[in-house]
Amino acid sequence: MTGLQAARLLDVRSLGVAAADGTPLVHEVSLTVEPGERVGLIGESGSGKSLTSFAVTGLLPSGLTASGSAILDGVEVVGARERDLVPLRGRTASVVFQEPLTALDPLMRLGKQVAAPLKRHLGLRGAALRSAVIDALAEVSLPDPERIAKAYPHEISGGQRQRVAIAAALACRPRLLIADEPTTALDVTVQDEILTLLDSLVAERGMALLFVSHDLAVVARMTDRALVLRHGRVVEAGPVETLLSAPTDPYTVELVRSARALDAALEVS
Ligand SMILES: Nc1ncnc2c1ncn2[C@@H]1O[C@H](COP(=O)(O)OP(=O)(O)OP(=O)(O)O)[C@@H](O)[C@H]1O
Repeated sequence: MTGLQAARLLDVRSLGVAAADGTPLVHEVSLTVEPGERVGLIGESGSGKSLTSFAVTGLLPSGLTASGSAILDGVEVVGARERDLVPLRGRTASVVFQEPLTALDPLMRLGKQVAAPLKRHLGLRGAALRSAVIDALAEVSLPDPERIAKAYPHEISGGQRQRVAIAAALACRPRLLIADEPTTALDVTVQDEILTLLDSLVAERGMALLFVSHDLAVVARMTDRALVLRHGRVVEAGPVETLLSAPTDPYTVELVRSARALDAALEVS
């Protein structure tokens, strides 16, 4: 392995994902994320964004198979045994999903859910665990963390639930955050607050970010470099500024055109 590869937090080469019947869903995706770097994955619904982000953390739904290579902090994820991936999740890389209820157990108090990774990875117990949970909830700017810790998911708002899911994902200070459409299920004002929160947490902690979204404006706000996926393939990649100012692939051209049209419509209204 060269020095450059060793320094990479995530190094994905020719990643493929196939359905149970062999139908290819993701083809030949290659991407890298360096420590502290922010990379976007953009594409329309069904383009393979989620499957790519699941495959690089070994979280593909059962029945789907990955091929190629995805090296996360030096560990080959494709073909890895589950027990070799458990220590990486939450510590090296954490995922925040579109719908916080996917990540949260509806029947468990929120404090317990934030506590789980702190117990598992950092071995915290008792008073140290309780104060780490409250700190984790306070860091995502939740009002009254003591109350939230005792509440169940249905007792707080959707935006607050996403903050708790972010708190749980970041509790063990992972080096890479994978955010898969983290604000798509939220209304626009809450969406903006969550993006601001993610932006500042990523900056403060010097975390790397792989940000997955169908929304070009959001990807442009959150990342410096992006890959455009279509039908499971990368059709274009580069600095976000270049994608916006001089897109070359017809699909990217269309994405930029519709994002600008929306912008213009908003300015008029
Ligand atoms: N478990 C599965 N079995 C078979 N096909 C699947 C499975 N999960 C996803 N797919 C298919 O794989 C393709 C890529 O799906 P993926 O969820 O990665 O898209 P996406 O870009 O994340 O879309 P969205 O933004 O709607 O989540 C789609 O055509 C989808 O129908």
